[in-house]
Amino acid sequence: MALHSVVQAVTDRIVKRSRPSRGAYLAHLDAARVQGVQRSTLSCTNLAHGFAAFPANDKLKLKETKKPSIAIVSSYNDMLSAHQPFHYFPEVIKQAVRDVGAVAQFAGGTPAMCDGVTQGQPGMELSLFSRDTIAMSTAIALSHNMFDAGLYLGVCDKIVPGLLIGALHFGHLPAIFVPAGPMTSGISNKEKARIRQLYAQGKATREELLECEMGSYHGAGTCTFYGTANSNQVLMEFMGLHMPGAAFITPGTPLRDALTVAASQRAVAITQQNGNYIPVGHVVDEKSIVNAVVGLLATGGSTNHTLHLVAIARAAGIVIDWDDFNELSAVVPLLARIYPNGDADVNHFNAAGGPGFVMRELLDAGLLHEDVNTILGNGLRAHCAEPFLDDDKLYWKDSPAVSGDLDVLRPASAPFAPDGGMILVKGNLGRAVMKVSAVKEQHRVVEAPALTFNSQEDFMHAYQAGRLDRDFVAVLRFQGPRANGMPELHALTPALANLQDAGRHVALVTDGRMSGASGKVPSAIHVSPEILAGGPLGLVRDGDIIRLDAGMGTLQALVPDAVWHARAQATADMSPSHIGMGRELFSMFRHVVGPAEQGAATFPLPSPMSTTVPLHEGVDSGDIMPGSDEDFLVKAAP
Ligand SMILES: O=C(O)[C@H](O)[C@@H](O)[C@H](O)[C@H](O)COP(=O)(O)O
Ligand code: SF4
Repeated sequence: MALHSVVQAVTDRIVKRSRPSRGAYLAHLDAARVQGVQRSTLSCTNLAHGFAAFPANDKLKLKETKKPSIAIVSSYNDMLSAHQPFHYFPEVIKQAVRDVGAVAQFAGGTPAMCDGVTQGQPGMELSLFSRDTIAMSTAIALSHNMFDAGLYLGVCDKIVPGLLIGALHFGHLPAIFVPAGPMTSGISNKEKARIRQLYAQGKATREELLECEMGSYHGAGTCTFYGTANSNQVLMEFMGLHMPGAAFITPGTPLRDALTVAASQRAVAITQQNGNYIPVGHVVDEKSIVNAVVGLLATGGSTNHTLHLVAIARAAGIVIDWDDFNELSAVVPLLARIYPNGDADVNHFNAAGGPGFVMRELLDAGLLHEDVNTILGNGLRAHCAEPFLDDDKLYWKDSPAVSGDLDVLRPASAPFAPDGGMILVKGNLGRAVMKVSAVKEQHRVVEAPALTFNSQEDFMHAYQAGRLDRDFVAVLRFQGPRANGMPELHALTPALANLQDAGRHVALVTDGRMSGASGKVPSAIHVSPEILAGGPLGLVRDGDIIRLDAGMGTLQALVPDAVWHARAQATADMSPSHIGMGRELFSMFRHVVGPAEQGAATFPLPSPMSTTVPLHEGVDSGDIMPGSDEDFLVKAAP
């Protein structure tokens, strides 16, 4: 099937828009490459330090500067159930790499934040910035320049994006992502949400709630809803950065370990020393980024990727924006219903056919680029496969021809919906993202009076005081990256869902974020420009009529222009969000962070050494900080 014209047109537009920065990126990539092993550029002293503590046989290989050295960058900790299994992976990897004549070195660890532990807590105001902190930690690990490829151990929300942003700044090195897999299914996500809503209504005790939560989050592995972590896994499959079908294999199983061994030995095989050199900077290109967006849309993935995918693309010199997502969403069908877009979890999704099934359906429908570089070579179709273990022999079979459960996974010929359900909404309040795949049809247009809040605590106090039993649009502002680190506001979901279930017409409009696990309440999020960048959310007053219309793609305050433009910006004291829980340490992030639509990135687009590069066509970057709102406002003007 020929490539869909919209997929082609969006790709062409991205290639054109990215040409200067992508050209600069590839030039930097080539400049970083050396003939032979990277460590050959180090002095004897550097080298001796680099393998002083290694066992003799490894040390000998490293001293000879012939065999490749593979970096292990791991985000292991005990706080994330999804990352806890990584504790034993480095030893498995080192032995697997030794078995094929090379050496693996634990190059460095990165932080990893669990958004479930910090949801609704002050720590959540560090979460988004932890992504670029992870990228910086990855760079610190790789900056030893001892390595010829990298294995990246991570799963969750900010961690895979951070690892990939870091890896792309060493784009001359091949990269393979090594997941740990989902926990086995416990109490369903739907039942968990029901008990939470009862608790919010005072109809369930704290003990009952805790028992339910522990029944849902009960063991090692990734939480089983389709949030940002599991969206990351699908994107790694669609970008060809996983061994095929590695995403959703249960931790601690023989098949899991076999896939880790296979990834480790594949990393050795694709180093330039072994003649099949596949640097990650050539795997992540405009086509693979478009494929990732298509995979996200077709599976109803997390809205957080309208930030993280933009930042990942930026790291590779590729500029994408929410118009790209919006236009692709209009033609990409929804093929999976995984909570919060349905009742199933990722284990059920994988059993029904998983990412490989979706990928094959979309390729056959002409909605994905087949001709892309992946860790297996060239061509995405090789990743439409599922792994199996026969005794200790790992092999792959093509993904199933038909879905194992049509309530969870559909063919492109009979989708759940003709579009991917993540849209751009815009108007006199700015540009925002809205995920509609989890919002019922009757809730996709809300027109109601605004109620403004400057914190999620203010909102919850109003809810608990019974002041919200009415139709309203909650305008929750001062939640942008410059304000307080753009926290997820997912903790408001039970209250908003209760009001919606009680028949109230409610919606949320915010310059903050929601969780990938958020869903049923219509929300226009990531509103850009944020209020602290002069965004129009600051002009909203209680009682203004706000209309959020998913069908028309509009987000509008129905206020006469003369009144609207005569208003002063609202102000708020942000200092409580800048003190405590380590937030003081992230002051520099709040000052340099770019706008949401440019990925809320704290790093510049690649640019040629000598000149600055327009961040958007027709906008002279001049002395503007990369990603600053001034240039963005030119883009955002309705
Ligand atoms: O973007 C995401 O997917 C969320 O950040 C997710 O990682 C987070 O853990 C949620 O808070 C989980 O949902 P609950 O908070 O409902 O358990
Ligand atoms: S999915 Fe979210 S809650 Fe679960 S381990 Fe990852 S970050 Fe924590």
